[in-house]
Amino acid sequence: MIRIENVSFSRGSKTILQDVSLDIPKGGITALVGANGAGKSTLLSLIARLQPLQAGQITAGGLPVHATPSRELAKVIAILRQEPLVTSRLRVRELVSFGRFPHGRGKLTNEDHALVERALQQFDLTDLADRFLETLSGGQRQRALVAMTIAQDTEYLLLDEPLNNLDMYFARELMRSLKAVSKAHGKTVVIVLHDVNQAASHADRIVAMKDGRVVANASAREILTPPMLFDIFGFEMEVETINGTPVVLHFQ
Ligand SMILES: Nc1ncnc2c1ncn2[C@@H]1O[C@H](COP(=O)(O)OP(=O)(O)OP(=O)(O)O)[C@@H](O)[C@H]1O
Repeated sequence: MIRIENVSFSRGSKTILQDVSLDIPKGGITALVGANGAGKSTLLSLIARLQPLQAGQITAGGLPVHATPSRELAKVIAILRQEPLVTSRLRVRELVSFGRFPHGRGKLTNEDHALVERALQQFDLTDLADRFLETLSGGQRQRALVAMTIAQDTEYLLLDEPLNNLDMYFARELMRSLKAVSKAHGKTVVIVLHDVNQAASHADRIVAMKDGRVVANASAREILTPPMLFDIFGFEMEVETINGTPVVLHFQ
């Protein structure tokens, strides 16, 4: 479980997170949703200790993340940021291998190589494995980054808008792969999604944020209702239910 207790965060005079307390249960997929600037990425980056905690406490599986050495933390939590800086003069297989570095200090074992190949296969990257990142399309590069994160084989997987740039097929495949990985290995996936319908179809629970606070934490059926959506996003949407799953209509 990830336990977030009374976390506040500000930059200068601007409050970005206000007294956030949230338990994310072990296993399954938790989707973080909310308008631009709601604080989703900031919360994710604090869980992965990419920035110092200013107030409150965060633990992952009982481990206090802000007091755990980076190398140890990297074996427990993997994060894919929204716009990671990676050099383009890197081949896909090299990038995915980076996911194994926290485990072997750069020296890859046979098991590491096998995990890299599995991640390449899982994201349909085998044919692209020897290509430089700069020669890939945006979606192919995004898949390589997700594969690197999965190859880290951590108990907690944090993904910030990983569906960016993915076409419908690969967006669905990624969500299905995350579900499969979570189910087969008991991994806990926390994923920032802008498409609430992806959240409804694939997430086990949804956490909605607004203005630096958590405003809802429940199942898709409870959160994806017109009044709740209005409260979270500030405009009216219709919701239909298809095969038991809410589908949000937000185009008109
Ligand atoms: N480095 C920074 N310097 C100043 N303000 C920042 C910085 N990073 C984030 N913020 C501000 O913090 C607030 C929350 O940003 P954050 O990226 O966490 O939101 P978000 O919910 O992930 O948004 P989005 O959906 O647009 O990615 C925003 O108002 C943003 O402008």
